[in-house]
Amino acid sequence: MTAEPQLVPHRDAGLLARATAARLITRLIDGQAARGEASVVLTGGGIGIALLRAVRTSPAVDAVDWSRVDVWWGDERFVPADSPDRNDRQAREALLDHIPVDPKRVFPMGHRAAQTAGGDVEGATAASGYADPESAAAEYAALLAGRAAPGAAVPAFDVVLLGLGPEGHVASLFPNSPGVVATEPVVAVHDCPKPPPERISLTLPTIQSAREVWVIVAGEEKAAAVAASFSGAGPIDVPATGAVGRERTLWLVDQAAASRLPAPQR
Ligand SMILES: O=C(O)[C@H](O)[C@@H](O)[C@H](O)[C@H](O)COP(=O)(O)O
Repeated sequence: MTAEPQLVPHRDAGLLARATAARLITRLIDGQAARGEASVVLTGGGIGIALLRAVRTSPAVDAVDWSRVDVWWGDERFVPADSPDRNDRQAREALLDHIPVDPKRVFPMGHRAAQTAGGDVEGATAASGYADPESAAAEYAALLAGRAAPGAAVPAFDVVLLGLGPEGHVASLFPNSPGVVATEPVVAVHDCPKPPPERISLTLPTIQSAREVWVIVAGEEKAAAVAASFSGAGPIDVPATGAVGRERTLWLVDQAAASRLPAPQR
């Protein structure tokens, strides 16, 4: 069972970030009340990082027991561990360095040094700890399996957060690329049209194992991709259409991003 995407418009990007921060805090509190712990998959990108900053400054930030939250990433750029381009580094600066998360429950992608200090790998890309994106993807799949329920390949995340590319990509799953049809839990991405060319990404089946998926979109430059996503396109052409949760799928958008939808939809 998957949930039909539901559009939730917001006046502007600032309000979208603040309202989504409030929603995320509530979601994590509810997950902890129901199951004793919660899990979230983070995204990079402009609005994804603005959302994390808004969580940090929210008056309700301390209502979450951050030591009982598993933190994952939807995708990562295969760049050195200290690169400012890494999604996990941006997320740490925006939020994770400022809240009492348990480092053992924070799972950066493609950054072995962050999991186990030291341990040089022969031929590894400078300081990432991995020889290639394939080995990073395989190790992330093993991490996910280790936190999954018996018999499942990946955890049932409380919420997967995703940004949207102007051509409809989510995580690092790009239109008409091998990653978008991959069935393993995590893929290595090569020749990515958005730099850098090498990345690691959760696949659509992994995203679809989440209880809730939230696609968060701000800006006029995303309006065509939002409209395409609600026009009956499929995931090969518009990967975002494959990003659906088991219980709920929300498209949290600002007015500019919704501007090319037919009037009744926005
Ligand atoms: O590594 C990345 O590039 C991101 O994970 C990517 O999937 C991003 O979320 C979208 O491209 C939206 O990014 P912007 O909000 O910056 O346009």
